[in-house]
Amino acid sequence: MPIDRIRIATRQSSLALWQANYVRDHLERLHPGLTVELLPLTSRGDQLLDIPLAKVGGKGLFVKELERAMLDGEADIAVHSMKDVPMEFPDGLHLPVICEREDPRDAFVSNHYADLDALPAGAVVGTSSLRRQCQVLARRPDLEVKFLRGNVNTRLAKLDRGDFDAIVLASAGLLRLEMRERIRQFLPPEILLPAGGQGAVGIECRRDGSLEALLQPLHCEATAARLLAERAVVRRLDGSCQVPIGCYSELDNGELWLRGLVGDPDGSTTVRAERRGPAADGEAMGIDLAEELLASGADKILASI
Ligand SMILES: NCc1[nH]cc(CCC(=O)O)c1CC(=O)O
Repeated sequence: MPIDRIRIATRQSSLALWQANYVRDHLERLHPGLTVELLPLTSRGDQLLDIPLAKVGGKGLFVKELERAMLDGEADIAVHSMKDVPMEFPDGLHLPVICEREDPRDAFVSNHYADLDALPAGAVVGTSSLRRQCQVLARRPDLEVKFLRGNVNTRLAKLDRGDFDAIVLASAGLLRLEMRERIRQFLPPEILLPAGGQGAVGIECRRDGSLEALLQPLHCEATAARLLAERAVVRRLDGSCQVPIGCYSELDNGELWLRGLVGDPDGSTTVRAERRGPAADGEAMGIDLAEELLASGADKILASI
C-alpha cells in the first residue's frame, strides 16, 4: 500500500518545530496527496533545563523519546539537529537523509559589543558548551564564562535581562528563527571551531524502503560527505557533548578540508590537527585525524574530563 501519511516526531522548542515544519513543507510540496503531521513530544533533555547536559545523560536525551515514538509506531520519522544525534541507532532505525546545511559557524551575540575581541577584560560570556568555553577562553583568557542553557529564546532572554555581556550559540538556530539581526559576529572556524554536524538537520526513520524513497529528495550529498568525516572524528574520540571537541570540514571541488580540536575547558591547552583529501576518503581521514589528536595530548585532556 502506498504511503499517504507521514507523522514526524518532534521536540517542542521553536527550533525543533521549525526544522520539523521545514521537512513537512518539503515533503508535501514534493509529493502531492501526501499528508504530513507533526507529533510534538517532550524529551528529558528539555525538561531538565537547569542541569548541565553532561550531568543528565548527554545529548542523546533529546533523541531517545523521538526514537521511542517511532519504535512504538506512533511516528514514522524524526527530524534532528545532527550535532545532537548519537553515533549509534537502535535496531530497526537509521538515518538515511541529511538535508542541506545551514551556516555551521557559531554566533557572537551581544547588546553592547561588536565582536569577541571588543569585550572588555572581565566581561561575562554565556554558554554551557565546553567546546565554546574552551575556545573563547583560549582566545580571551581574561573573560569569564558562565553557565547558560535553554532553548534559543530562553538564552536570548537571559542575555537581554543583563545576565551576560555576550552569549555564543549556533548561528543556524538564529538564522532559522529569523533572528539574523541578533548576530554581531559570525565566529570564524579559526577562532571557534564548530561542533561536528552543527547546522545540519537529519531525518531518522524505520528501515523501510518506500518511506526512504519519499524522503530521498531531501538528501544533500555534499553535506552528508562533510558530516561523515566530522562524525568519524567525534566517534573515534568517543565524544559526547560533555567534551570540548570541535570538528569542521569544508568541501571544495571534491576536496575535503577537515579540522579538529580538543581543548581543556579552561582554554589553557588546545590540541589541533587537520587533513586534506578526496571527499570519498572522509571517514578514514576523520579517524586518522582523531588518532593524531589523541597522540598529541587529547587523550590526557579527555581522560581528565
Ligand atoms: N545543543 C542544542 C542545539 N542543537 C542544535 C542547535 C543549533 C542548530 C544546529 O546546529 O543545527 C542547538 C543550539 C545551539 O547550539 O546554539
